[in-house]
Amino acid sequence: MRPVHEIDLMKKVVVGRGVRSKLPEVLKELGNYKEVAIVSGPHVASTWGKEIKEILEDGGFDVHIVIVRRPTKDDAEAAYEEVKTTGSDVVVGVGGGKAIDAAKYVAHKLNLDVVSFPTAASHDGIASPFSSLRGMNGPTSVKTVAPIAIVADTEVIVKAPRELNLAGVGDLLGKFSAVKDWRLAHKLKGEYYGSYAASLSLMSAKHVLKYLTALKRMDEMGVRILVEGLISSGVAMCIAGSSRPASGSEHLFSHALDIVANYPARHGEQVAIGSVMMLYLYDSKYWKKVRKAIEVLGLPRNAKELGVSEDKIIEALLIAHKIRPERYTILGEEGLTREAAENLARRTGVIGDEPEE
Ligand SMILES: NC(=O)C1=CN([C@@H]2O[C@H](COP(=O)(O)OP(=O)(O)OC[C@H]3O[C@@H](n4cnc5c(N)ncnc54)[C@H](O)[C@@H]3O)[C@@H](O)[C@H]2O)C=CC1
Ligand SMILES: O=C(CO)COP(=O)(O)O
Ligand SMILES: [Zn+2]
Repeated sequence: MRPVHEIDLMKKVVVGRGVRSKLPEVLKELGNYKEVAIVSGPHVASTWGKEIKEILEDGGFDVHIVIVRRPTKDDAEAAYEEVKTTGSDVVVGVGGGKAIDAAKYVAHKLNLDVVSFPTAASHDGIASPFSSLRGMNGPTSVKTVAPIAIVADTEVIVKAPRELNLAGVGDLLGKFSAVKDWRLAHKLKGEYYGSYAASLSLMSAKHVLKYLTALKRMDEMGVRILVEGLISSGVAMCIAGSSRPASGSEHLFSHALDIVANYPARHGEQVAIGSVMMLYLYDSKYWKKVRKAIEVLGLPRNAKELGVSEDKIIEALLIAHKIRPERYTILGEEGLTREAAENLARRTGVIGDEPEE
């Protein structure tokens, strides 16, 4: 039990076709805002960003578009300086993970509210109080601020590259192992464990298995199911006050791969493969279910499809336990031996030809 536990949650979630038109109404309901800073990447800023600007201007707001090019602390700092000069009183992140992470960072530094307007559903950062910016905390996320609202327009997200949205599904599949790790750390190390947050996170992963066909189609219905899962996982992180319910050893593997192979694939693609391996270590029936889901969805299944050498997979498995030593996982304090790492990757089909049946 924690003696005091504070939870910051979003106040409003609007999901559906065409809900971008509701942005002015949502902002008016949430605060007495006048000047809006849209934080966005260069590509999205010139498409959806422009349209959102017009919608907000028609709604009576003054709007400034601030561009973030790279997901780095330096670029987020530059965005912060720029937003500061505009005198904006609310920030709207419009884009993929990079834009929303930077928007949350800027809002946190300026003590402003931030609204998340994802144009792609590539991971659960769209709804969480954490930002993952290079040059800040190694490859892991840091606490910034929970979005006050999420406005997810399925008509917009469905047009994002399919691989981006599928990566979001991969991120959700990671919750099977993340929650197991959290429970293990509770039992072995007495770490705080919130069963409600854990259940919510786990539910988002189970949701994926239940709605695999719609997610594979990734039509508007699929996007809606995905967004709801990502929000559920984001809320789990808000409730836990950390990314613990959503990030375990599978995320450590993904972070490690980013270090050894310089961000070779999408976050959720790496996480899903990590989850297959970690669930195998747990001897859980879910390792095969997650592997099957990956195959059905068309997510990368192995080193080759991730675009990394087999050596990098082993290297990542060998250093994963060192990335966040304060968070105990199935990888233990000492990590895996090289032999164990090779066996694990081979038996799950991440390296070599055939996985174990
Ligand atoms: N805060 C968190 O908890 C987490 C944050 N991250 C961070 O998120 C970032 C990755 O996010 P992603 O969304 O994968 O990448 P991203 O934000 O870089 O976007 C990828 C590309 O998709 C394009 N795009 C986005 N929406 C589009 C649309 N509707 N139509 C056409 N193109 C569109 C963007 O222009 C961009 O070029 C990384 O910086 C990573 O570190 C990753 C995991 C968790
Ligand atoms: O990606 C995340 C949750 O899905 C955040 O995890 P980290 O805190 O490990 O960066
Ligand atoms: Zn993740």
